Amino acid sequence: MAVPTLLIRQLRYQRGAVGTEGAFALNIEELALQPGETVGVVGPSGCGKSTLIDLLALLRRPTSVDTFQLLDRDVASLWRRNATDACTDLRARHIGVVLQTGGLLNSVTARENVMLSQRLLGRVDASWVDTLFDALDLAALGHRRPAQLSIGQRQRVAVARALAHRPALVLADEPTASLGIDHAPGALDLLLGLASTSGAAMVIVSHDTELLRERGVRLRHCVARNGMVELAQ
Ligand SMILES: Nc1ncnc2c1ncn2[C@@H]1O[C@H](COP(=O)(O)OP(=O)(O)OP(=O)(O)O)[C@@H](O)[C@H]1O
Repeated sequence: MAVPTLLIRQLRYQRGAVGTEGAFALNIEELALQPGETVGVVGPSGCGKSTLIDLLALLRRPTSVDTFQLLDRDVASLWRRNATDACTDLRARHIGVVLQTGGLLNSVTARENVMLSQRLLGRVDASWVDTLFDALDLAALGHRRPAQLSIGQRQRVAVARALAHRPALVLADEPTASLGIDHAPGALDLLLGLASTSGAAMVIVSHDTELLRERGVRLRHCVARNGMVELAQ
């Protein structure tokens, strides 16, 4: 069987002691993603969805974890050895993140924002950027800076940027939250289509269960249980 893009077993993340003010604990028994597969993570505000994205992006270290495999790399052992540089390198090569706020640099053009991750890896591929810009209806806007774009256009640039270095794993944190009900479905369809075209596995965090369900996305629910949050089926 093919190597999964992501395989996590028995992950626990804890902030503060359970039962005390401000404490938070997240438990993942298992999360597995094959290439090209998308999972939606849904749940109420504060349940830990952004924390989960940070854990998957290797930005946050689990408190404990049995298995954390990204492609053929043993991330659990990297964390155990405190190998944060290796985690940063894995993130740059194999992970693309679409942030709720876009997170674009305003000092450079939209196209430069998108090409940045390719340049950092020495993997410039202008024709893939053209493909992304065409698909996202951005072809005429590449020379503009983010501040000269609408919120929806900025969000589409953020999608292009996340996919520019052909990551194996795409993480999208409320990618349509700033778009409103008229534009959110179209933007989500573009993201799903592009991730599937490029063969990336994807985790989409959203509070909009229906939007994901209507598109046949497999859902995992953040559920509060015994003072902690479980990533249930
Ligand atoms: N830096 C922090 N320090 C302490 N607690 C935090 C911090 N960031 C988040 N939290 C708490 O951790 C829990 C999980 O937060 P998180 O942002 O992951 O939830 P979320 O599901 O993404 O919420 P939302 O849907 O509102 O964005 C919440 O109880 C939140 O109050």
